[in-house]
Order: sequence, then C-alpha cells, then structure tokens
Amino acid sequence: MVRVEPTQIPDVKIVRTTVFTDARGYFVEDYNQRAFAEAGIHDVFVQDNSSFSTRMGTIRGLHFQTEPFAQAKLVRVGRGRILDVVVDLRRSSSTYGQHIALELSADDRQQLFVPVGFAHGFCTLEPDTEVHYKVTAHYSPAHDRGLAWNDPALGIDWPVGPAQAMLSDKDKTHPLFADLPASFS
Ligand SMILES: Cc1cn([C@H]2C[C@H](O)[C@@H](COP(=O)(O)OP(=O)(O)O[C@H]3O[C@@H](C)C(=O)[C@@H](O)[C@H]3O)O2)c(=O)[nH]c1=O
Repeated sequence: MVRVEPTQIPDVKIVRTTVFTDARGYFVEDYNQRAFAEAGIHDVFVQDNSSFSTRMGTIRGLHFQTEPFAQAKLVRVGRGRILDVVVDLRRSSSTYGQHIALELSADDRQQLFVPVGFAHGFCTLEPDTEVHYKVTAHYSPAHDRGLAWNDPALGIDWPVGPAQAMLSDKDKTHPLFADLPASFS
C-alpha cells in the first residue's frame, strides 16, 4: 500500500509505504502508479537512478534539468539516511524560492516526490548511503543545471558547512538563486 500526502509546498509529496513482514522477512510496494494518479500525479517515469555515497556529509545538488528534459523525481533511500532538499524554482508559484527539507532513511522508507520546476539535492547523514530515484525525463547533459547548495538566500539548514561537505567539482561552481536566468520557470 502506497500513500501520497502533501507537504507545506502542496505539489511536493511525502510518499509512505506499508511494509508487510512475516517469518521470511518483508514485502513492500515501492511505487504504485494508481496511488499516484489518485493523488493527481500523472507523470510517467522513464529512468531509475541510484547513487552511493561513502562519506557522511556528502552533498549532491542542487540539480535540475531545463525543458524539454525537465524532470519530476521520486526519491527514496535504500541504505543509510539523507536530508533531502527541494527548492521551488517556479516563478509563478506562491512558494517561489522556498524549500522543503525532509529526512529520508532506509529504516522509515519515506519517499519524496519532487515535481518539475524544483531543484533537488541531498546531504548524507550516514556513511555508505544509497539513494534511489525515478525520473520522468532522460538525462541530458546539455540541459543539466545547478543552483549553489549553500546560497544564504535559500536559508537551508544543512547539517554540514562548506568545510565538512564532500562535493563534486561541478557542485562547487553553481550560480546563486538570484543569478538563475528567468527562462527556467
Ligand atoms: C544524473 C546522471 C548522471 N550520469 C552520469 C554523468 C556523470 O558522469 C556521472 C555523475 O553525474 P553527477 O555528478 O551529475 O551525479 P549526481 O551529482 O549524483 O547527480 C544527481 O544528483 C541528484 C541530487 C539529482 O537530483 C539527480 O537528478 C542528479 O542530478 O553520472 C548519467 O549517465 N545519467 C544520469 O541520469
């Protein structure tokens, strides 16, 4: 059983699943298209991604792709724990520039649905953390964009600062929120 619930930014959803345990172990539905449709989400996922981060304090983000490769994402953790963060980049939105930060772990199996129009990133809260996410458009390096994870204007309360964060070279160079071109919305 899959339940889809709104967050403070209503188009961003928390997805909860029911785990059925028995003597063998457990069974769980990780994704259910009908439950999403009943929640008004009709996005079609076309690619499943996984990333593994060895170090606690690894930050990946904040990332998004532009049209026609903009992606909605459904994020879950297979091993370990993350602080998952999404930032509303939709200029016409009443929550433009606001963010949601939610802990996701392998233990609670909570997932986050991130609609098109948001930047996404996370910080690992444990070593050896594996993140799985479905996306609704294929990877396109030409449409791949970033937003500075530690832009003070975003007000994100990351668990680590720049001195401790493990980042890719790419993620050290993204523009500030105020410098994103208007054409992204
Ligand atoms: C995202 C992606 C990367 N790659 C390749 C490109 C590159 O050589 C290598 C690592 O890519 P990155 O450094 O962009 O990986 P990463 O920093 O983990 O990027 C991911 O971060 C999280 C927060 C997201 O939301 C994702 O959409 C994605 O942007 O993998 C693909 O082949 N397909 C993909 O879909």
